[in-house]
Amino acid sequence: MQLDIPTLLVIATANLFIVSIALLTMVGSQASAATRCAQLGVVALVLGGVASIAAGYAWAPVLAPLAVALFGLCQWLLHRALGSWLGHRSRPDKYRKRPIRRSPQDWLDYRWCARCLLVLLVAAPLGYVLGFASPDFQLGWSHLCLAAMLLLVARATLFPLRHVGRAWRWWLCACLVGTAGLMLVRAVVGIWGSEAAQQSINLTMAVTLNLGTIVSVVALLAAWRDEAKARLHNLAMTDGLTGLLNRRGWMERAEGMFANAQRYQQPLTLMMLDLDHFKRINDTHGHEVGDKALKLFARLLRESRRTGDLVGRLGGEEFCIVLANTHRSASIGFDQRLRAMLQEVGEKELGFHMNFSAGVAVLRDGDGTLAGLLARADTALYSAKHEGRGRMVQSDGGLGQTVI
Ligand SMILES: Nc1nc2c(ncn2[C@@H]2O[C@H](COP(=O)(O)OP(=O)(O)OP(=O)(O)O)[C@@H](O)[C@H]2O)c(=O)[nH]1
Repeated sequence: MQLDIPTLLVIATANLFIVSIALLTMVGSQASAATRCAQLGVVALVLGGVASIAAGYAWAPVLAPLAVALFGLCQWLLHRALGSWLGHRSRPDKYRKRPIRRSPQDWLDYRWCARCLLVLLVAAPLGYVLGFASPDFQLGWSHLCLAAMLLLVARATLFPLRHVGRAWRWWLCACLVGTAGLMLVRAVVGIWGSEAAQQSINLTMAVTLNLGTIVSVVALLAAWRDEAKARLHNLAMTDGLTGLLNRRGWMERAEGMFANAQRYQQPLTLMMLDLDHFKRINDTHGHEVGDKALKLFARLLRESRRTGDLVGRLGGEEFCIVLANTHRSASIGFDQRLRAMLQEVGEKELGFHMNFSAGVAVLRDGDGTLAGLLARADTALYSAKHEGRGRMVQSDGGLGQTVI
């Protein structure tokens, strides 16, 4: 069987076309921005392939640079998708007070790569058009630019800030680096090599494109699956009404904080909060206002906590917060701050006053489990309710209760 280069290119483009349709139907309309970027990248690649094949027959001065632009666009879109899937630094390094050590991430930061990609995206077709008199220059320039873009995209797969699958990143990276290497070789051979060498590198390139397409698309599908998994996990851990962690999510994270505080003998305070007479609010003002009140309380909790504190809605009108690295006295400050905010904002936004009771437990030497600490905070909360509501009670762990 003998396949010539144009046929292989047509097969690669047809493969990609089918893949782009399949991706569209498989992913559906609920896709994230990152998935859409990756899909558009595949579409740009298909259009680039079509333009590149058509340039061999007609309108080469227009279609050839258009193909280069579309191939570049594909890399730029893929880079954006990887940025969302894998995470990237939210701030440039200059804002870091003291860099711990210089690593490859610091030198080739995502934003820097994104800027380079934008420049190359414009420069590649522009150089191609300007250098039209010299096919050697065009070949060298376009291949050099596209190879550089492929390497910049490959870099984005290397240092994820989120926990995502490793296998698909490595496969994608290998495809990108391999194609970039082949492009550079093709540029050199295309300018200085013999006819036979050019023929064989073109053939290798066409075959590699076909194989690379399959591997890259599988990698993209795995990335999409990772994203869907993370979204499901997020949904399972989050309370739909308030956006806070739900009981399961809160317990999972609180267990980690509890274990750390025990290991490093750091103070830790747990506070359970329950809105007072919430049933009455629902009965008097309706469930919608009740929901609004819950959202408001969650917002105030979020606003009055420190970074590192863990807030969650355990269920109904019951909330919980772990005050990290905090002694007993700080919980009083937190409670007073929250009460003051609720008094001021509650009246303004709900039209009535809302109050809460709180139970506090501080980590002691003998505490074996988070559940034990929670039980003590719960008992203190029960006392707060029992003693008239609208107050905070501290559990002394068997030594009695302190009403604040
Ligand atoms: N609007 C709304 N109400 C909820 C939600 N979850 C639970 N509730 C209501 O919260 C109320 C809790 O009532 P209770 O457990 O008697 O507590 P309470 O009325 O706050 O009384 P105390 O806690 O003793 O002060 C119930 O009427 C629930 O229906 C929710 O997501 N939205």
